Amino acid sequence: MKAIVVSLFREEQEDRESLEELKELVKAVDGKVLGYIIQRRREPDVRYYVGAGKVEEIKQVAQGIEADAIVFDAFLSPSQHYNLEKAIGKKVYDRADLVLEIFSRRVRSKTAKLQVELAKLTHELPRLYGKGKELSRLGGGVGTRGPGEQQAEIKRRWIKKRIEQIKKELQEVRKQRAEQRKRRERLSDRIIRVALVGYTNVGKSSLMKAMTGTDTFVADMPFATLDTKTSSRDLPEGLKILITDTVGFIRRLPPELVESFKATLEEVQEADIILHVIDISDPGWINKVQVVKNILKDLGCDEKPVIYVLNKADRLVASEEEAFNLTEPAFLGGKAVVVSAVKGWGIKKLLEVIREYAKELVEV
Ligand SMILES: Nc1nc2c(ncn2[C@@H]2O[C@H](COP(=O)(O)OP(=O)(O)OP(=O)(O)O)[C@@H](O)[C@H]2O)c(=O)[nH]1
Ligand SMILES: [Mg+2]
Repeated sequence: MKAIVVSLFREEQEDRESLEELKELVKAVDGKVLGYIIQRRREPDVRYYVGAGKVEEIKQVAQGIEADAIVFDAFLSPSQHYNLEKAIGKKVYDRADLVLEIFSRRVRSKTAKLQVELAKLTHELPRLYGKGKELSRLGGGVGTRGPGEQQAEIKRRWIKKRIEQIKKELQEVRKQRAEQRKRRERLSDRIIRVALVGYTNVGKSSLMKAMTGTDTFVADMPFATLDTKTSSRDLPEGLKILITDTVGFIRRLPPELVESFKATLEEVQEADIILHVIDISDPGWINKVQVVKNILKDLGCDEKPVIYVLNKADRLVASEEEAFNLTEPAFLGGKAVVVSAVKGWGIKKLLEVIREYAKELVEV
């Protein structure tokens, strides 16, 4: 994919970060970003997302530099997607397409595969409506349903059926997981469930490794982890914590993906304590914290005890002592611990804080 990236700028900083991130997403599907086009505009255009004049400019530039794809930093409505492809004459993708493509390339477990397939189909279905009509106009007569529409109808029916089938299978998985969790609960009430959540690439899996010694896949790219993984760690006084590593969050996450990842996110919903991992070496970390907080709220998890884990301190200071001297941002509204998952700094302190929380939970 040789892509031009297109973005609407409203709140400058946030949009700029989002655009940079989109470039990473293009790279993650082995694409190349040839350039980007920005339009400053308050409200997206209903038909084309950007203004009609901008569409013409995109078309010219795409032809000039021989791009074969246009990637929009947005969720396009099915009709916007359709109108843009027609007007520009090149493949058009939105943020959801990219995220879904990355997910479908990387997932391994059967459940995650089903979840991604579901998200993809849900995303594709409404786009088929516009396409069917267009194909019919080319082939069919007035007032009749043309061959294009019939074809699209067959495909739509197939997709709907498949969606139902996957939903049933996932329902089954959720039931099984719920039973597993109940069994664990019965084992002992001194087991505390901790979920690692945070923006993608902040170091959740690295932290899991540092805390439990489990070998997990760590990589400097978005969405390295796509399957949840749980490991345990014993704490003093017979306390045991179960730590679950989860899929990273991202701003403007496709809604159908949140929906289809419910089974993994249930691990977060079932957690006693949430470790919200933050990359403090990232200048844009505050916005990312807000994104994660919003998703947690959507999941109904905003009332749970949260420990903020300020990771990658080794990128800011040279030693563990200095790391502890970093002021913890009070506005986060919870306990914060500065760590470096790679250097092992602050891990003891973090476990100590978890133990304090856990003791309170067990005693109640
Ligand atoms: N310098 C430094 N790098 C770190 C630290 N923790 C993680 N990293 C690096 O950050 C990158 C992402 O780490 P992961 O542990 O895969 O992050 P993640 O949050 O699990 O990412 P996803 O699963 O993709 O959402 C890797 O290149 C890690 O080596 C840290 O404490 N210091
Ligand atoms: Mg990970």
